Amino acid sequence: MESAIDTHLQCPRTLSRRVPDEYRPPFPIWVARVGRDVTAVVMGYFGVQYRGEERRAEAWATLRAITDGFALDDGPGGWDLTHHVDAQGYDTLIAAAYWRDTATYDRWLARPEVAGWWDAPERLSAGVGVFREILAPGVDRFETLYPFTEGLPGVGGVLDDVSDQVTEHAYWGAMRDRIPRSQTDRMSPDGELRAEGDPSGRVVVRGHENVALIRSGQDWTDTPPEERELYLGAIEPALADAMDFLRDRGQRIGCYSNRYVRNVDADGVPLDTTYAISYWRSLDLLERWAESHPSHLNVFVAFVSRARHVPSLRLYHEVAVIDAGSQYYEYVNCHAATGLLRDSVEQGQ
Ligand code: HEM
Repeated sequence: MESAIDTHLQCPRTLSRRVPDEYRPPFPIWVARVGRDVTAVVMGYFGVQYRGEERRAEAWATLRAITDGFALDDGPGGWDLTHHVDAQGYDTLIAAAYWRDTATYDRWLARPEVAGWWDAPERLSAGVGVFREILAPGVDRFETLYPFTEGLPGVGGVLDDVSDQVTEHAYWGAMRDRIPRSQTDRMSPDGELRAEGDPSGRVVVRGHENVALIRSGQDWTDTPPEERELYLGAIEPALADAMDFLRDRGQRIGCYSNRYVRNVDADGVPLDTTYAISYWRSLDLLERWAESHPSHLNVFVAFVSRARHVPSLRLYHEVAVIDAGSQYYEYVNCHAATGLLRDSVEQGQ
């Protein structure tokens, strides 16, 4: 057993953990490990937004143009495709892509094929919207959690190794305790989301200090029929309610955007994996929701009371708290409530 905080990221604490040093968790959890040469990773959500079946082919062609770009030199180390319908009824396709380090991402982004595609005037005249939400948390600013050690999804898929079993889990506050920076910093928010540009065309949103992002995933691919029935019949409905709550009423508790997405294959066929992509004003507000709001507690209880009966269900998450300068959000031709646009104020206001 070891700390979720890798040895090279440990430092003298000015803030204490929520549990005593002797604490031992009741079941095993692992975290992803990143090489000592890495200072920051990149998480990129590349989206296509469309309304109506008649736009579906154009939307998929647009998504393919984005993923073709991933195949260029310095492209992401891993990516997955998702679909969901947003609160305004727009279909959204997202390619979630991960780079192990920022230098590789920067080289990729600077390629004329990539930069030129995003900047092209055709993006503005298209029948679909596109967006990119790019976060580059330092290695001291994110954590992961997996009850398994093989085939890590999300950011874990591009990192270097898996830990031994870790101590910081199975208590409220454990997620914060796994983030190296929590040793010395509460990571409080400062500032506002600021939008610049033409609201009916291309808008860039600048993040504020310490925006929090969680990707929380569910994978029932390898569940036998009785486990699948239990997950889809008794646990997933509670999750869907929690996701609707955050999407539709999360704003007043600090949730900027919540998408409950389902993975699809390259032909758009749904896979048996889903995840939440959820942005928050702060880590505190995310923690408060997880720890005390009935919508998450219902999911939590629905799962914990049946955990023994769903051993093949794979749940995981990754949480990042990002400084203002390491976030970039751009929306082209998208509706005004897309992603972080909804809660941003116009520059100059
Ligand atoms: C089927 C879906 C879900 C289940 C069964 C579930 C269950 C759990 C469980 C058992 C924990 C404690 C893990 C540990 O420390 O060992 C946890 C923590 C947490 N969950 Fe969920 N959860 C689900 C979905 C979500 C979603 C979609 C979000 C956010 C959008 C979320 C946010 C959190 C957060 C932030 C924590 C960490 C709390 C802390 O350590 O302080 N969960 N959840």
